[in-house]
Amino acid sequence: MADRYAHLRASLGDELLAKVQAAKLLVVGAGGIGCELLKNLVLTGFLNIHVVDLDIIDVSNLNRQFLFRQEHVGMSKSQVAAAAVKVFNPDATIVAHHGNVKSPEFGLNFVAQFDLVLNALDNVDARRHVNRLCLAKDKPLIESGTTGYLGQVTVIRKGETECYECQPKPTQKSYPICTIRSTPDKPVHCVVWAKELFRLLFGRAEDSMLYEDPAGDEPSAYMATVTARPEASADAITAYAAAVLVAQFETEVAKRIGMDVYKGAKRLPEAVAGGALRALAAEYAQAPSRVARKAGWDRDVWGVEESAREFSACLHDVYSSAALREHVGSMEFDKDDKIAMRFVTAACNLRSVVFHIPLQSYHDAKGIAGNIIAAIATTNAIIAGLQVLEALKIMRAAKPIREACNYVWCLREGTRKGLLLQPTALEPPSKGCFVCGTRTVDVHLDTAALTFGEFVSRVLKSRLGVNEPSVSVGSSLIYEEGEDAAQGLRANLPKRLRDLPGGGVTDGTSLSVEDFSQDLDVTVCVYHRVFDEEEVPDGFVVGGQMPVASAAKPSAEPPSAETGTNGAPAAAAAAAAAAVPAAAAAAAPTAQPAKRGREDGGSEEPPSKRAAATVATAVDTTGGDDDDDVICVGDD
Ligand SMILES: Nc1ncnc2c1ncn2[C@@H]1O[C@H](COP(=O)(O)OP(=O)(O)OP(=O)(O)O)[C@@H](O)[C@H]1O
Ligand SMILES: [Zn+2]
Repeated sequence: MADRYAHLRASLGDELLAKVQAAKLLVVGAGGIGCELLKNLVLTGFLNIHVVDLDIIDVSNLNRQFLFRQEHVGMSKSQVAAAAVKVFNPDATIVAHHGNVKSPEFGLNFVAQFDLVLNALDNVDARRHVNRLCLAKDKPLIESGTTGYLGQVTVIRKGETECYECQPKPTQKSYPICTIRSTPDKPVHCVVWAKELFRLLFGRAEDSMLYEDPAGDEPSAYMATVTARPEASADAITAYAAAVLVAQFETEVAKRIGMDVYKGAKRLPEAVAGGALRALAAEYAQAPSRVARKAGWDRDVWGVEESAREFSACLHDVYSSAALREHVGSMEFDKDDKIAMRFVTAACNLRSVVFHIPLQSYHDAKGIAGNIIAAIATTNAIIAGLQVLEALKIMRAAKPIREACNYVWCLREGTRKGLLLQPTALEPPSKGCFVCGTRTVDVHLDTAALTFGEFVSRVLKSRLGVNEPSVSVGSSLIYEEGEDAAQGLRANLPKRLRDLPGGGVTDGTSLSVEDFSQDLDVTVCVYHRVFDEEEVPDGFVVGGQMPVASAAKPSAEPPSAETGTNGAPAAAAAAAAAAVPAAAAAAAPTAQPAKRGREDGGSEEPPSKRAAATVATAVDTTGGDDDDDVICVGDD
């Protein structure tokens, strides 16, 4: 029988081929890059591969995720991809896992069995998590990403190279809450608002920026209406849809006009008449809705009438389906979920009508909501190819990884020398990195305003990427998540930071944050600061990312004597604030060449390592448009 591996033996040599065939690999993500990568790995002789992906195949994936066909729509990506590449080499064992790589079954013990991990992901959150797993288990990680024509591949190894988090990621563009809630003037503000309304109605309502404490000082005009869950009957759902529409687009608007919120505005918002909304709510048509019945429907722009009908139709779709109903209260917005996106388009356009802002088609609203830059199949293919080249260098193991491997850029139009691929040396770990270095991070925030729940979800989870935090102050455990977690500690979540047990978290308090699922152990030093909402819409600043000094108002609060301080906190915070302009100046030049590189397609010299780092961190297969990022406060 002919040697199936003759060509590989000829190109790799016996020794390397044997290592390749013996290696056990984990691929995370079976999307645009992942499909290319799995095909490349199998054709390069790798025989033992596990692949994890949480998603099912959507029709929109078919143009570039070439392992998938029309008949696979709705099926698990990892399972279909595994079966498809197995055909390329029947000797290969490809194990598919349909699930979120952040779930406990893919934790430290799972990762420990592999020789090498390759990421083919599309979001920072999952990348950070895999980075931490690989650091904890000392596994080499080949990280990748593309945005349109740009892409990069890098190799991460504990103690040898920078980890994924050594360079701070640029924070996504934020909008002040007051702009979103009261004074929108751009379509993006209305899309963000509509996503928050989606969260209020279908997700964790308390996490929505439209959530108003029902027990608060000012009784909310809409909370009781929107959080009432209708019965499954069509009439009950229509009545609910009508009530929500009227509450949001008539009553609430009129209330704010009455409160003089728009004094001085060039043009007052105009409430939509409640009678019309009620009538339109009854004219809904369930899925496939009337708008989705004709070709090109997603490019149509729905006015008030179509939007109100669609709004009602989405509520009917959710509440009349037993399967969807049970997820109300925990749904997450997903731009690829048609009901979610129809709802957001409809709500965005009704909001836009109220504020005289141009309306959006479903297609355009989806572009804004998902920060979409069209994925380019060729870039994915190039990047997946580069990942395999780095994998071979690691397999060869002739040199330490930092010397053997590269950080490789795929540029749009090449450098002055005409290079489209630009390798640069891997950097050593950053000493200041809170994940692989100091394990300490400073957070500046208003301890009197922020609740502990907001701190856990927005600071620890969203910003610092902690998966299952356990939080202690001094020797007292104040919160934990995960298996066997003490549920009683959840009572601390609604409390303001400074009202927490043990003297509260005040200026200079050190919190010990552990995450067993990531083997992470970090000291979070909290400094009390009151920020101007316009300048720091998130309401908090992490580490060296302090904004210009003017944003930080000196603390009115003395360091707490009761809670553990980590030495002269007020002085330290003042020093941090004073150091800000230098930090900001240092950061700025790195952003500029990177942006030019993206727009002008490499009319610059190849990016310097630091400039390049800025591109890298922004790169994401569903990455954001520089000028139109829509992520706002509290958005994941
Ligand atoms: N936490 C995660 N666990 C497992 N798989 C993940 C996780 N996060 C993202 N993925 C997968 O990573 C892949 C990334 O591929 P890609 O960027 O091509 O995404 P996509 O969703 O297929 O495309 P698009 O977003 O452009 O529609 C997706 O298949 C996605 O399901
Ligand atoms: Zn690091």
